[in-house]
Amino acid sequence: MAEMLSSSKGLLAIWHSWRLTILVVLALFLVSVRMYRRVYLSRSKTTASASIPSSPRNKSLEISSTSKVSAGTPPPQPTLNNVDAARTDTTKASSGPKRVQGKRPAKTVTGRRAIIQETHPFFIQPVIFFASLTTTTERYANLLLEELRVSAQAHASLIDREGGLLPPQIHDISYIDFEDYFAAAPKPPSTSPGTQYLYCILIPTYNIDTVLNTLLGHLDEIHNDFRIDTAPLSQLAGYSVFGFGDKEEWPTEEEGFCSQAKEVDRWMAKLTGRKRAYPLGMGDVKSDAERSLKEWSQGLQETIMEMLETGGLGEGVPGSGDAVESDEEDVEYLEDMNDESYVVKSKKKSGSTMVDLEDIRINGQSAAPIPVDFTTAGPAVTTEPQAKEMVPKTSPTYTALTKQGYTIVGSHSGVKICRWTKSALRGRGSCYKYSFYGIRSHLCMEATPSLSCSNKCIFCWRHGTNPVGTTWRWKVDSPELIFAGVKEGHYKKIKMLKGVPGVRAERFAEAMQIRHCALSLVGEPIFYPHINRFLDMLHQERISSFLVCNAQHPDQLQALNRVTQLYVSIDASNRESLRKIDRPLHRDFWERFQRCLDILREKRHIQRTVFRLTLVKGFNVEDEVIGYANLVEKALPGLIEIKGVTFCGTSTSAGAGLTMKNVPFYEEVSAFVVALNEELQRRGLEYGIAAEHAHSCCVLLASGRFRVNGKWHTRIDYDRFFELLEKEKADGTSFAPEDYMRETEEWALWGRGGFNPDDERVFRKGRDADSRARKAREILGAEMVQGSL
Ligand SMILES: Cc1cc2nc3c(=O)[nH]c(=O)nc-3n(C[C@H](O)[C@H](O)[C@H](O)COP(=O)(O)O)c2cc1C
Ligand code: SF4
Repeated sequence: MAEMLSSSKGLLAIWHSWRLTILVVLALFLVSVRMYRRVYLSRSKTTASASIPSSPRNKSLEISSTSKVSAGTPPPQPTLNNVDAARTDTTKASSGPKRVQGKRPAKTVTGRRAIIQETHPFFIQPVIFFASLTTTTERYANLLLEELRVSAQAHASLIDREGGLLPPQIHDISYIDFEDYFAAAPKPPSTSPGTQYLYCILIPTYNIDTVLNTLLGHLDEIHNDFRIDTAPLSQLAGYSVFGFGDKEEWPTEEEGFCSQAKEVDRWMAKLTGRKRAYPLGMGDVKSDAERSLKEWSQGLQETIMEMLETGGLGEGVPGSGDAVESDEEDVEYLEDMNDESYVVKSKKKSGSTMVDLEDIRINGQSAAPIPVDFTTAGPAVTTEPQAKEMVPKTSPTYTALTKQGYTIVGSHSGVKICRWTKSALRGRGSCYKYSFYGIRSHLCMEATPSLSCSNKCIFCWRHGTNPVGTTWRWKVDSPELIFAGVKEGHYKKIKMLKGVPGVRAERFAEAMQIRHCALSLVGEPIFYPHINRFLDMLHQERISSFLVCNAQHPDQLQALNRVTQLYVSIDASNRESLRKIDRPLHRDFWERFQRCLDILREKRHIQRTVFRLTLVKGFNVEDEVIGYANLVEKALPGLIEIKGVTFCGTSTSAGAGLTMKNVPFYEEVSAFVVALNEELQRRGLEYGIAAEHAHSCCVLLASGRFRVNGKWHTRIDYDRFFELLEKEKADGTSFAPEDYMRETEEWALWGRGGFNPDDERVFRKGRDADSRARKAREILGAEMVQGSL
């Protein structure tokens, strides 16, 4: 006890003699901790702003830091009765990223919310956020506020029953506490627990330090704060961003147009757990800002209505702001590629869902249609009484096809989004049909009214899942059912892409009106007994038709009505080669093939006829130039598309001995095209190399009929086509392919690479189409750039 007393006396004595020093050291320690935090935080802010490129024209406008905060007027008070008063009274200026005080939310919240939403009326509360230094964005934000207010009024009848759209709130980003809105989703009012918030974020871009940098820094910090959920805004109903920029100074996105809107969109995707309700919209303040905003706002309102109907954002390909993910998506889509190139899809290592119809056994019998010789059938195929469905919903084929992304319509038709449609939606380029014919891929639907085919081509990536047969022996669905079904399936798939990073609002809106239909997805479209009625329906809605057939059904080809462009696949130049490659089910396949060429020749003055060649090294390239020239001489097609096979590798292709070695390089395809062109010219046939799309290893030879005043005219005037078609229907005036051709774009001509300069180039490793085209030119020399007859 005495010992303790003396030691506490000792401590007291030390305190008395050293207390000043101790206090000074403690104060110094606290100051240095605070300074360290400041430096650390400002660094994280700089990271966010560092990505903003400066004006390419080097014209920097100085704006004083005081104007940054003074420009924004305090926001109008929210109109809604259920607004949390503490949140809307946001008159304090945000000075910088806030310290996050919250804890990682308990996982059970989502579940509890879900139950609340099921049991309470679902209200969507739009919240408009804007930042504005020179008031442009503020003005547009108020326009949006008014539009949403009117929309909420129009749907007021729903309120109090099943829920509905609430009048919007608006906040100036300069005057809110970020923590209130961007660290966690606002809590719904206790009187209306089913309310979910939809953030509509309108922001300009400034390449100088503004409140936007602070916002970006805050979003970054929230996302990376280990104490809180990486997606703390996942309780929002969704979000969408619209950016304002100046195209005169920042002409392209690479040069910084709307770069901060893009960044906010990316962060919001992460923070909300990919709840992009509508694609990022962008407007140029000097030209189209108002129109673009209107389009974006209309799209957003449609989404809101759908959300109210379905109770959420619905099925979708989730978007995320992660650039890495975007690239991964590309790879995934590449594997999933289903454009007309013949791709053999990788067989999954285990548990493959690829099912060959021939391998399916029902009651011990093969389910594959037995090949039947079919030589005389006319267009009106009669179905057997009580015929079976081609692809019943319960069949493994149905499962396999739907797993691959097909939407099966009725019992024998299908539709699928091709990877180019997605690429065009993201402004990353359309397929070669844009370069050659002016088809913008996001306006194109790829469909087939017959999933069945009469060939089993070794390089057809679809083989293994689609049924085969030589005659139509299945139940026939009406063209009305198929047309409505494929459109519905297509639009549904497009809508699922709205959350994908990089999808452009204006292209997304355009895509909701199909303009072209590629009847080339899988199977044989002219196999379908009512193909002509189906085509009529497309044309009535001014949807152009690109029909590809396999040259095995001459009677159906003969009976086929007018299409916008008629293709025949030419997979080999002689009987033996064709047998090996196409593995046709018809015994008289070569005779059928020849008859189809004769029919094509007859049709050439009425239709745009196309040969489609798919080159497979080691199979149908070497020593076949003369043979192909013979076929061209026989059918005199208007156009010849020559494309290298695309490799994916399946058991079917492997079984046929196909490997990567069989995929020709672009320069090899080009060399083949040059050789074929020379051979055609040697024979006095008027053909020339017109255009190329190096990106998809594809070159176009065209007949001199499509060359006017020394210029290629391989594009299509679609409006003119429909005018002529309507006139023909009305008074029988026939027309020719030359009547609806248009000049080929400069950048698509042979020797120019074929990539639309308005689109953004995204190069994957080793896939630089430009360098491939360059290399081809080096090897082939000057004749490639001539592009003449
Ligand atoms: C100093 C300054 C820097 C800008 N930087 C960019 C930019 O990097 N990218 C862009 O697209 N627009 C840029 N702009 C254009 C603005 O985003 C555009 O004028 C916008 O409408 C301004 O909106 P506000 O009036 O609401 O502030 C800049 C404008 C100024 C004055
Ligand atoms: S034509 Fe249409 S379906 Fe075919 S690849 Fe191009 S965009 Fe896709």
